[in-house]
Amino acid sequence: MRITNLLEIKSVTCTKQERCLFESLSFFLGAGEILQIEGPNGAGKTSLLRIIAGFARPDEGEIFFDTKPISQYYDEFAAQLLFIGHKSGVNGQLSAYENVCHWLQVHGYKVDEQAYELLSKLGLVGLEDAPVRTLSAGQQRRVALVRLWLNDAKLWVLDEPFTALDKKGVILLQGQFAKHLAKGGSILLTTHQDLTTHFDALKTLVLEYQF
Ligand SMILES: Nc1ncnc2c1ncn2[C@@H]1O[C@H](COP(=O)(O)OP(=O)(O)OP(=O)(O)O)[C@@H](O)[C@H]1O
Repeated sequence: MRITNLLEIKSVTCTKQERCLFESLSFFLGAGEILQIEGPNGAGKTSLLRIIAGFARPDEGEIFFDTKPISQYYDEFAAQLLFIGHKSGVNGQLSAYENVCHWLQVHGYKVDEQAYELLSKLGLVGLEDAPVRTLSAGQQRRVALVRLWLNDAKLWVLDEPFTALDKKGVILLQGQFAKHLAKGGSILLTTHQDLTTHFDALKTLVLEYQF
């Protein structure tokens, strides 16, 4: 089967605090593919994800989405991007229910019908009314990941999405990844989980720590 390239990272260089994290880095990600970025602490994984998501500019190089440079077509790109980073994007003062209702509204879904269904899918029943900041790390991560269940974005960029999840949570998330890939979506993520046995289309990129 021929894979269409959705994302192209072309000759990207990034320097932080006078240390070159990566230089002239190039790779492709196709529709239905998942790419795992690996490397030691401080190697530059988050920096790379932030450049790919368009939150930071590379020192050199360009990111292309559907063959168009994201620096020039950012709105078009942003409409097809779901980024979940370390700071999960969840409002900790609000409850899980309120956070989910907000995302449902943003994505044009009917709130009442779906909020509890989603919370139940993510194992959050009984916790829906507590402020998210009072939940455990894994429960907070589950709230953040609800967005993967109501988003049609083609490209998911996820910084350590498995952090703090228990075994069931990991399996649930892997299942959602598989559905996204089967629909022709793409995933770029950092994780210390071994995903090799779960995804046929898995690609890996190892960033070495540059001194
Ligand atoms: N905004 C910033 N200003 C200055 N230096 C930064 C900034 N962001 C990252 N760095 C530096 O860039 C290097 C790479 O950081 P980055 O967070 O990309 O690494 P990482 O591979 O994701 O690490 P980890 O596995 O610990 O999450 C680190 O040395 C960090 O101090």
